[in-house]
Amino acid sequence: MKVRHKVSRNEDLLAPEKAVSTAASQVPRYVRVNILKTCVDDVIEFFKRQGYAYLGKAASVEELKALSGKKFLLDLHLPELLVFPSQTDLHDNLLYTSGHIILQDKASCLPAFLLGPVAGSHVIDACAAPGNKTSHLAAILKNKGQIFAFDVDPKRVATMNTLLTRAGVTGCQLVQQDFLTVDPGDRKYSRVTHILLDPSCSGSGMVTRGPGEEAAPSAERLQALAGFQRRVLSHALSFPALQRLVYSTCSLHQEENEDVVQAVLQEWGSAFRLVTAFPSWPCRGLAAFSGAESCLRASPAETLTHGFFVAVLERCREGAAAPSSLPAAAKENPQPGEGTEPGAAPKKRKKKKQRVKE
Ligand SMILES: C[S@@+](CC[C@H](N)C(=O)[O-])C[C@H]1O[C@@H](n2cnc3c(N)ncnc32)[C@H](O)[C@@H]1O
Repeated sequence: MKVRHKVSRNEDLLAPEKAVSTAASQVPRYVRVNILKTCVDDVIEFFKRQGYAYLGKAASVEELKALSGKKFLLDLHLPELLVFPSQTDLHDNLLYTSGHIILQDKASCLPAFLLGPVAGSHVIDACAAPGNKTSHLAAILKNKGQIFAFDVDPKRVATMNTLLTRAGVTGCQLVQQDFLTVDPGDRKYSRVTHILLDPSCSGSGMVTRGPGEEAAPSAERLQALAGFQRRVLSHALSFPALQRLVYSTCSLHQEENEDVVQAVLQEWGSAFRLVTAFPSWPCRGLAAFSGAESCLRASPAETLTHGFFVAVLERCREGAAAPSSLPAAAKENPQPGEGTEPGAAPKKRKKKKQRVKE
């Protein structure tokens, strides 16, 4: 139950489930191809052999919305994401049970994609279980480098172990520990340049496919969550070699999102700054403070995903040029047909186009 509801404590289960809204029923089934085990082309061929019709790369969110029957598309924003109609159930599919594909909402794929560490990097996933984002990070790192993954909940850590093994993840040290007690001064973490922080939240952005009652979390609960989120974000920023951090929640509440980011940035003065996450993404942070539009939001109605929030922070360097919104991995390994930024229009090249193989 706790894994399904993304909470670590029994009392968090008291939060009511969300109702099935019209928008929710339109959220497609997203399938992330696990490039540690296979490649996009092979997965497409597999589904074609299973009787699905492949319609190519989507050009708009409208195309995703119009999907029906046994048809599927390549997502327009994320390179290794396939999109099936909402009702498609792939839990018994061989590719899923063997870890070749991961059933992961599109919005939930954004944090690792936007963190984008290059292969060989040392990365922390601070609140990691059940591990979908960790396995995505491992795929981006091509299993080269080191991931330190923490979660405080023993049962969720056990589930995560199974998931990571099934996904073929190596080079990941999974530790059951409160991240707030992890010592940033420990030499073990002296090369950690990237941190993914996806802490416990109200989960108010999650859309369920079953019936339920929609109700807002109480003001006290929101305050408690926001307090924890501020503490854990500030702790993450204290790792000495940190260059880039992605903070994400599946909450719709400003208190857990823009307000947390604003408070912690203020606390850290000029040491860190927000960079524009995925400039071509249509849905931006709420105008809670100047620059909040650098953050991104996702929602069933606007982006056909669960409700989500992502902020990308980078360490400021004196005299450095303006920060890049492009994750380092995407710079090194641009996807075929992609421009210089995720989701941006491809650049025109004078010379022969060079395809970069993943
Ligand atoms: C939103 S879930 C993470 C989902 C995960 N990133 C994924 O994509 O599969 C939040 C996680 O934070 C964990 N957590 C809560 N407090 C924590 C703490 N102080 N230290 C480490 N993990 C914590 C919870 O047990 C829960 O598994």
